[in-house]
Amino acid sequence: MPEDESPKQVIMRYFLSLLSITRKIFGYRVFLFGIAAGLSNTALISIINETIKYGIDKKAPSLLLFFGYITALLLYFLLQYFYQSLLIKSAQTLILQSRETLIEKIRKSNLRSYEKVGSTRLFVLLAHDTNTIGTIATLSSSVIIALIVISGSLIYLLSISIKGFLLTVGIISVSLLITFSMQKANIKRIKKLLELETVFLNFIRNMLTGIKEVKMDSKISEGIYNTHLKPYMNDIHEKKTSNNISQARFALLGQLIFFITMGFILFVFPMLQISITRNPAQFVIVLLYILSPIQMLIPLIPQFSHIKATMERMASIKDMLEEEPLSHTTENSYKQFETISFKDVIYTYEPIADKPDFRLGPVNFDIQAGDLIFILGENGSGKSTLIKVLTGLYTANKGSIQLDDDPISHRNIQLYRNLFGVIFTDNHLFEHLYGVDDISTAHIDQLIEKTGLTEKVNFQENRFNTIDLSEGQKKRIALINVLLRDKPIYIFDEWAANQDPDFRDYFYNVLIPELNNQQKTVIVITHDDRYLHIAKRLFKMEDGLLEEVAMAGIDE
Ligand SMILES: Nc1ncnc2c1ncn2[C@@H]1O[C@H](COP(=O)(O)OP(=O)(O)OP(=O)(O)O)[C@@H](O)[C@H]1O
Repeated sequence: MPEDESPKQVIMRYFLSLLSITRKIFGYRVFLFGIAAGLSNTALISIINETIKYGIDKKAPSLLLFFGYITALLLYFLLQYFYQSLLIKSAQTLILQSRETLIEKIRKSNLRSYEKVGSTRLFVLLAHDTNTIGTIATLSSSVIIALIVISGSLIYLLSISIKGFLLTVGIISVSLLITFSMQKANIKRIKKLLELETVFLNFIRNMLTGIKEVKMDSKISEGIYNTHLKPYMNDIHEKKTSNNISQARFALLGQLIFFITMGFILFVFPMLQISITRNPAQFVIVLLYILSPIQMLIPLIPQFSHIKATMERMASIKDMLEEEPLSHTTENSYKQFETISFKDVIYTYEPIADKPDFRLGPVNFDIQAGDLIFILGENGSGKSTLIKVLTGLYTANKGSIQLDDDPISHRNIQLYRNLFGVIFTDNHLFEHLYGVDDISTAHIDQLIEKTGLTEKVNFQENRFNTIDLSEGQKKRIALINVLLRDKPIYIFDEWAANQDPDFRDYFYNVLIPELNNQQKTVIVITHDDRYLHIAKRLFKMEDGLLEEVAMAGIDE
């Protein structure tokens, strides 16, 4: 926002940006309807005012005025109805579109940029802020009608009294100037408030996710409440209260200026024998008529600031999400491969405070189709990071990954990803089996039996009847899910860690070799060195460096 703008320029900029947002969202039709509805409203006030003169002269009003009144009334309500319907439809479309583009952006964003933005912020944007943006419809509707009624009434006023007209324009300008001059600070305040609410919601989410720990230990419960929830709640409460009070002040200010003016017209000017108009009663009626759109307009300005702040915030969060092409189809995906090669691949996380940053690599290795690879390594040595880089979820900062002759870049990353069936350590289980066509019930039943879940689950209507299972059982459902997708490469990140000894044996001694015999490439990350003999190749991860270990000497 330019620092050296005059108040007039600020008003113009606000007005133009409101018009431009309204036009972009609703098209020109909305202005035509708005203008027509506003003009019929102005026609009403002129007719009422003309009719009052008849009342003063104790005469019956003319038939022309009566029919004019009926026509203007009908027109006003019909146009208002169409105008409101148009805006309601457009507002809902706007909410839908904002959600669609945001969801598309999230689906297209690379994982690291998503992690940096954080899921709470995106959740708030999708669930709450899109609705705030949708309120632009009611706002524009009211602003356009208010502006037209004010302009129409001013024109009418000009025909009654030039001095009165100038006085009223003066009052309106002063009210608007004061209101607009406060908006720059208001937008800043609203943005801070929105961010504060996101931090607060993050703490709420933390508390709800960790509800077992919170309930187990009253010190944790009190700690999270006293250190974070309560201070943030109080801070938001105070800031919101003062913000809303300042908005109420705007509304009162408009009224105050008007009533002061009326006081001058009704009392001060006559006492001082200053004449503004020959007919003060008519002037006061028009002034009262202008009062209601002004009362409506002034509090709308901070609301517009709220929408503007929300839109700017949404745009800046969207900018933080780095896009990569999203493939809606797996048709062009790589179906098979011979070699995946890592050449001097380095990946670093952004430094956290004063801690030395973790660096993966440089990693140089080749994966051949049909490999059965085990990767060992201490906690924090970089195994999961390697998997995220290998599967294209994280983009290497340096070096290259090549699939046969194709270097992997953002252009083909999604197609490359489709090669992998991965179960991460923090795997998420969806209730439905998304994206698996032509599911053979017999095949699923066979997998349910293989994973020892026959007594627990059955598969119907494209979903498992329940996922309320133990952690180990959930991992088995995840295994079924990933096997159904028939991928050329499978990665299991500490999959067997929470399996009972019998099933762990079965996983390593039967399932993994079976998969590998079907020409699948299998990569297993494990801390369990009892099954290393299953591997055809063994790697060790240490401080971000990957080293192949000779298989000789590894006994059953
Ligand atoms: N989101 C993150 N932001 C910053 N640094 C991270 C992040 N995730 C991991 N790291 C860093 O990367 C290092 C390697 O983590 P990674 O999860 O790859 O280890 P790991 O070998 O899979 O460990 P574990 O056996 O405990 O699962 C960690 O020591 C940590 O310093």
